Amino acid sequence: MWAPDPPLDKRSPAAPAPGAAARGRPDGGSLASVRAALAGYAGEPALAVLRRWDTSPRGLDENEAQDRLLRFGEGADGSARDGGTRRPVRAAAAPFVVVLICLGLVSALVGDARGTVLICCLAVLSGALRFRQEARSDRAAAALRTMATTTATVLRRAAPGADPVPREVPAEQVVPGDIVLLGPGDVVPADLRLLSSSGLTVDQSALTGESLPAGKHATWAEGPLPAPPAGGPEPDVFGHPRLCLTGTTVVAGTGTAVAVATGTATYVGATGDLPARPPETAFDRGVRAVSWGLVAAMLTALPLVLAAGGALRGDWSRALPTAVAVAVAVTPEMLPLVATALLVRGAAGLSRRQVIVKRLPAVHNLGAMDTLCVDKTGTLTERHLRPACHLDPDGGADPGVLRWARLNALWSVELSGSPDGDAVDEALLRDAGDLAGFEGADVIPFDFTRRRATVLLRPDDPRPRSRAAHVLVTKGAVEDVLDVCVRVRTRDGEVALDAAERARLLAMGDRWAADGVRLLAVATARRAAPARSLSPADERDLTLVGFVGFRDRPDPAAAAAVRALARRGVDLIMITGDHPEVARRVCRDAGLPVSRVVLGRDLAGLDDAELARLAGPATVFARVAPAQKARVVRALRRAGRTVGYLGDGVNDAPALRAADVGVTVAGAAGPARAAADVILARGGLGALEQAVVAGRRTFANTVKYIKIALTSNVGNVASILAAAATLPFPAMPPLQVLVRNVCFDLSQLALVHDRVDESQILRPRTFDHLDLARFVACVGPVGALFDLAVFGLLWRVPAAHGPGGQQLVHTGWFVANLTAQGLAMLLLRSRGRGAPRAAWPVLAAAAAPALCGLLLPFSPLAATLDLRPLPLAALPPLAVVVTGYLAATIGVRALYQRLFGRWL
Ligand SMILES: Nc1ncnc2c1ncn2[C@@H]1O[C@H](COP(=O)(O)OP(=O)(O)OP(=O)(O)O)[C@@H](O)[C@H]1O
Repeated sequence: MWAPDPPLDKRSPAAPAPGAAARGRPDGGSLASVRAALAGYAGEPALAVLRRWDTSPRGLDENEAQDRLLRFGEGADGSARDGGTRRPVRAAAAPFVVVLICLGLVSALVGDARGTVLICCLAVLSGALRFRQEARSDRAAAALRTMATTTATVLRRAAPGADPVPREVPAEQVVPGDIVLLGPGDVVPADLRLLSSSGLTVDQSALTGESLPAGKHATWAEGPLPAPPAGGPEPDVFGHPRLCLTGTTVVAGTGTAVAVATGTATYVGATGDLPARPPETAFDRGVRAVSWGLVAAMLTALPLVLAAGGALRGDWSRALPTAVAVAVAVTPEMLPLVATALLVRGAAGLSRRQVIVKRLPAVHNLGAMDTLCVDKTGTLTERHLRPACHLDPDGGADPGVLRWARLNALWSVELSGSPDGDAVDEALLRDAGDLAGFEGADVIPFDFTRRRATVLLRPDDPRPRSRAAHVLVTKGAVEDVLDVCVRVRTRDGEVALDAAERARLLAMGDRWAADGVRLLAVATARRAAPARSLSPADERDLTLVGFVGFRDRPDPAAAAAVRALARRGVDLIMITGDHPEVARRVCRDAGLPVSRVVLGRDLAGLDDAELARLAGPATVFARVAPAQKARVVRALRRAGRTVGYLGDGVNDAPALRAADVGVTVAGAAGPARAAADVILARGGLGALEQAVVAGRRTFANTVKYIKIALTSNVGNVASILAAAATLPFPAMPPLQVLVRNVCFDLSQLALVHDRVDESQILRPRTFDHLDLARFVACVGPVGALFDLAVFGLLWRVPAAHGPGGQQLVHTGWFVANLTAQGLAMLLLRSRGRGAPRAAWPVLAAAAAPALCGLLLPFSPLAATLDLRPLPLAALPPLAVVVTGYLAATIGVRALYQRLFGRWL
């Protein structure tokens, strides 16, 4: 059917494509030109497209593929590009680096040269630390990703003259001109022009938001093709049946296609929206909102303080440093750094427990997850199907049916070339014995929408006459096989499949299902030797010959894990493609309550709101297609839930991608591993419960840090303002405020090691702005009062009125503030009695700021920071104030808990 290979001209670059943008150039092209190029490929005959790319249906040879990889660069995964060029820009554009740069400018304007230099150093340090931290976490994530890379199957030849073989390669190594083989669950690795297909359906929702999957086909014989665009409206590249675009997912069917664009030259590459970029989590949004909120506060405070001090009191020389000090005080410079460090530690802790986190923010999402959708096999059951029965249509044992089913399994696996073993076929082929007598001629592979697999068998018989008598064998879900049958082979001979017979057979399937046995129907038909390849339309006029049944043992650990997750406030919902009664039975065995079973066919009439209302904790979705699984997940997310999805099959890939956090297991099918954010290398639901706890612990420590840092900063702002209004000299030099912040924040990094109160990990939590504002508003003023007490006390020290008196007051505040805030961290970090003790790094970190405060006035930096050693007489009153502050903090903590019923 194909023309012979066109000669491969190694000297010429890739032949001209219909539009420059689609040539796979690493620098990509404009969206309009990419669209036009794709429309051009769709409109051209297949052979012309192949010629353009100097390729053939037999694929590229390995050398040529390597050349093209060098020429066009890696595709699919945008992370490498992002890391190389955008990371430094991102690090420099972080809100707090911007703030520091602004502060440096203001300091320079005030004429504070030392301050300007230090602030600039800090800006560089903060940016560099963030850059390093991001580089480290990106490397860690990349290392984890390699354990679960997205792969694609391409046809490649070892040498130009060799036979093509299907080869699995990392998706980013697909090059223009590669012949890509598509199967259920595959993520499309490049922009593809289809050459042939069989029942191919693609989920494009990740790019278009369209929840219904789109049918794709290459030729008129398979379905109507749109007329070529006539220069009018922009071509609809998603809607075109011949195009499969990068980042979409194959839901059903198979296809062969040629890659016409990779990487930034693809459609999503041109939109700058490569699907590798994960969506922002609720936590990211929270931290970003806080960061920019503080930047806004700083930018507001600066002119206000200036106006108040300068215009009202006419003292501009004091107003400026005060304004700068306020701006510095309000800024938690290390927030992004500590937040990332906490995530990295969370992910590292999980990897020690054999939980691999591919995307750092998934750690928080694990903790925030309040709804977990699970499939059935391999999650609540062991994923080890055992044959339970083989029956004729009357219900009697029949080994002949088992043999047909095994022949179907054998040739489905052999001919479809799918790398992911199917549990049903695996079970059938275990101890299958001799299956001689037939040879596979063609296949329509199993897909989760038809729920059938069909093979065409050729008798392994040398006599020429019998060569014509092929047998079509179909196996699949009972109702879906009955849909294509017209007769039933009973003990009394063949009878027509009428409504009564169909009801009897379905009832038989239900009875076995209620007992936990998944029944598959087997049907056959005699066919003449085919003149063309099989298509789903050939699945008709079959005769039902019986059933094969399988049992899947419940996972013994599942029931305990279900209970543990329920205790932790996670609602479980089962979404399966299996029979409703089998699903109900498995739920019962796992202790999962079932109040209603919703069938896939009933979902079509529901809008998202109705669907989300229906998807309560005791709901089971059965007989759902892969795209419907993803739809349920999306509807739940739209209803405000944080949704996890745990599944291991190729059909779970769209739902894994749609969830806030997609979780799979080590033995899962490749596409599921590629789509998931988290891989449980050992254990199933039980390991997930542990991961949820770890996620919540990380979240709790991050929130703890944010609360403590903001409380301390807001307290300092209040005290600077109050002191400015009452003291006859500037309250605190901006430089000292900055150094104080950095010392304190660095010590807070120890919180990554802190123990967490059980009450904080009992329920799912998300970022709560109101709670944060309330906490800061109630606890911050305690610090401000303490600072004022320090100023008052030091003002009474006679030395303060002599030369260097201001320096003494400033040093006293600096030392006392660092000591008090360091120790107060031990009080703020827990709700008090009954809470777990601080881990030793936290204890050490609590003492560190005090030590810094005491030692810096004796260090060579003292002059730069305007600090001087305190007289001994100043220490006892400071100790009294610090003790008083700690006592006040304990009091406020108790009162706060009584009033609001919570602490952190
Ligand atoms: N290899 C196969 N050949 C034919 N039919 C199959 C095959 N595998 C599964 N089926 C049919 O398709 C139906 C749906 O498949 P399956 O139960 O695996 O869906 P699922 O959503 O992956 O289920 P689970 O929730 O258990 O993971 C099955 O009930 C069975 O009837």
